[in-house]
Amino acid sequence: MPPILEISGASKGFGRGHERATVLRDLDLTVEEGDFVSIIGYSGTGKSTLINLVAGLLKPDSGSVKMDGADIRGPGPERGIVFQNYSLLPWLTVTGNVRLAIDQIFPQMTEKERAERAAEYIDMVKLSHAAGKLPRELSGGMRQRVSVARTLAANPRILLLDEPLSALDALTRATLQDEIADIWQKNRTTVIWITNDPDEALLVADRVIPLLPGREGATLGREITVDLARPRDRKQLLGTPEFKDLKLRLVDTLLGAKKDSTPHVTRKLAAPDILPEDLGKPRNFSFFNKPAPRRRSQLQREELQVEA
Ligand SMILES: Nc1ncnc2c1ncn2[C@@H]1O[C@H](COP(=O)(O)OP(=O)(O)OP(=O)(O)O)[C@@H](O)[C@H]1O
Repeated sequence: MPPILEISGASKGFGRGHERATVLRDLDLTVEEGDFVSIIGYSGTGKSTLINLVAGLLKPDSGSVKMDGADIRGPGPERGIVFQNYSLLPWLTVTGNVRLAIDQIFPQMTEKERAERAAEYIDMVKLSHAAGKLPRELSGGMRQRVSVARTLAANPRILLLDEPLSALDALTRATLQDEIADIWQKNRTTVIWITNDPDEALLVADRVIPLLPGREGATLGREITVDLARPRDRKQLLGTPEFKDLKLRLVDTLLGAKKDSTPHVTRKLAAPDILPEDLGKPRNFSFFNKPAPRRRSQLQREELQVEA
């Protein structure tokens, strides 16, 4: 049986003509059904571009992105995305937002079944007490819970999380990381979680794959297997040698790639060969008495090293 997701030699760039820049280069990734994968990278390396390729919102320039062995040709309900910015409809309540997805995906269900399904997923993200509230009445963490409930209620086979918690404060983020990991443990939907936070990646996922910047586009680096028992207790785990070792490996890989990708240009700057006028001194306005400009080369030589 083919893997649920297979990316082979995929590259993607943007722009036209000589302004075209490759953002992602030669990506290879295999995800099996039920995997919990986290992809971690610096801001701007192309993480959202990668998610958009899997979501079917973009097509690769070369290589392939396949689900169940067939090319992904566009968006589909079997791939649900949770974005960073909640993307809820502001005029609908929590139930209304979740129902919208259920009504679209399950038109054959009875009204009662749809209501029950909405209630079940709202309960899963611990929002039953706020089911009748509008998005503007919710905190950021609660809004993101609604997004997760709405996406899961549509029964996707792959859940794509594009930096879902990065707009939230650290404590809310930690709570939601644990909650989403718990939900995954119960329903085992395949998850691809994009993040730029090493702790987050290592606490939630079983496979952490760095997206490494490079001069000719970012590419996926060597995977780190996170063999830590679940449910994971962050308070207990963060101080353990196993966790520290995993984090060191991950951070080392990311920092190493950043250093390698930074173009290091050393060039000599030719400063104008005339010293600027000293504006602190009184000026001599007589044209004939005006001293010849002093030349920098008569006084000193200097070289500037510039890193760009
Ligand atoms: N549709 C587009 N047209 C042109 N350039 C784009 C497009 N989408 C992304 N890019 C460029 O591709 C690069 C990667 O963008 P992308 O949003 O994928 O990065 P990211 O890792 O998700 O960043 P962040 O973590 O800041 O969200 C950026 O330089 C961005 O400007």
